[in-house]
Amino acid sequence: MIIEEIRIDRLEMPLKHPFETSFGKLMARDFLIVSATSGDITGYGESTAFPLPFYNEESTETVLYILKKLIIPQVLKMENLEHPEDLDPIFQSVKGHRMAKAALEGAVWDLYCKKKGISLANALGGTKTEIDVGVSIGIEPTIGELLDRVGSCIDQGYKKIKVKIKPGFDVKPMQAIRERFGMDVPLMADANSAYTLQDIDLLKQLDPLNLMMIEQPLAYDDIIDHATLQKELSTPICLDESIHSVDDARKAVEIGAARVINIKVGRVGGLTEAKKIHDYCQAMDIPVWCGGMLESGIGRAHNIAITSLANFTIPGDTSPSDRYWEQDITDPEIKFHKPGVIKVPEGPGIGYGINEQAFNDYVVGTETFSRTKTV
Ligand SMILES: O=C(O)CCC(=O)C1=CC=C[C@@H](O)[C@@H]1C(=O)O
Ligand SMILES: [Mg+2]
Repeated sequence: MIIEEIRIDRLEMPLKHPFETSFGKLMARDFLIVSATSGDITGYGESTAFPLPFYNEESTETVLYILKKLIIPQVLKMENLEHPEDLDPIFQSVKGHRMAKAALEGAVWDLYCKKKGISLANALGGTKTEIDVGVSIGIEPTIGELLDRVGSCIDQGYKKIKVKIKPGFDVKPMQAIRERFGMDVPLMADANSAYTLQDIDLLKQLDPLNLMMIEQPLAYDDIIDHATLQKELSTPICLDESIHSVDDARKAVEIGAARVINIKVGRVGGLTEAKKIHDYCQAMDIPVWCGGMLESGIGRAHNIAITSLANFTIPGDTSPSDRYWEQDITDPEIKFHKPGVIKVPEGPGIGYGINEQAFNDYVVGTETFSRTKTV
């Protein structure tokens, strides 16, 4: 196929409930949707970068820059694109900037699948027809408010409860959840890199709480210290920020830095690399799950598709639309089909249409690039 046009829309979607992590508080999502058109078919991808580089090095502006200056001009020169993997030489020509690559790659995967009339889940080798869903709860102002949210999420049927922690809001809130809801609730903590090896004694206090895992306790770019920490903890360590590729996953597993891996499609540069990490972990008996970046329905649909692969055995942060938005941009919105479970769509591509009206309401800027001209 030949891609004739690529469009970047910048959207601002207010979150229903502010989301606080150890690196800051988000009131709205400011992000990019990339669409790629060939003939009368359009595929959609989403950039998961945040407006500022607080989670990783990328930001909405760096994604825009890399797409506009380096990636889109090369893609629009391609004579033929048989498969999304054909983008690899272009991606190899740019170091890093994985969220930029993933946004474009996601649009091309969707377009490719729609042209073939197959679902994205199928194209990736997914075998599940439905996926179990977890929830990620931000840092709440008080332990009481946190307990209320955890209770409501348990009532809604979420299959995993993830709670953000930071220094000063860690052992006590996690203990309080166990005291209120018991030891059997599938519970984990995510630290978003807020600790160092100086905190080993504090982190050890989480061990008696029977957590499924602790996610990214140490630096966003570290693997080595996590291996040191894992030797001291009985709670499994899950890596998020530190894993950018299948090679990173291999190194982390080889040195014992992670017993679980959170795969985020954007962070690892797209669905192709996400699948490689899944396949490697499956061979090594390391369970994986799909992380979220507060995506709109479009990014969420990509996450659902990759989660249909067999080794995504732990529920992901793939909550339905109404957890985040008054109105999502997909039609239909993403919903539970029974509590804590989302059906993997069978329609072509991502399997969700676009709610044009909602989409346009959130758009704050659009740029279009075509093979012959740049508008
Ligand atoms: O519901 C979701 O999309 C998951 C939200 C979530 O946990 C995260 C979103 C964005 C950045 C991080 O704080 C984070 C994570 O680290 O997993
Ligand atoms: Mg995380």
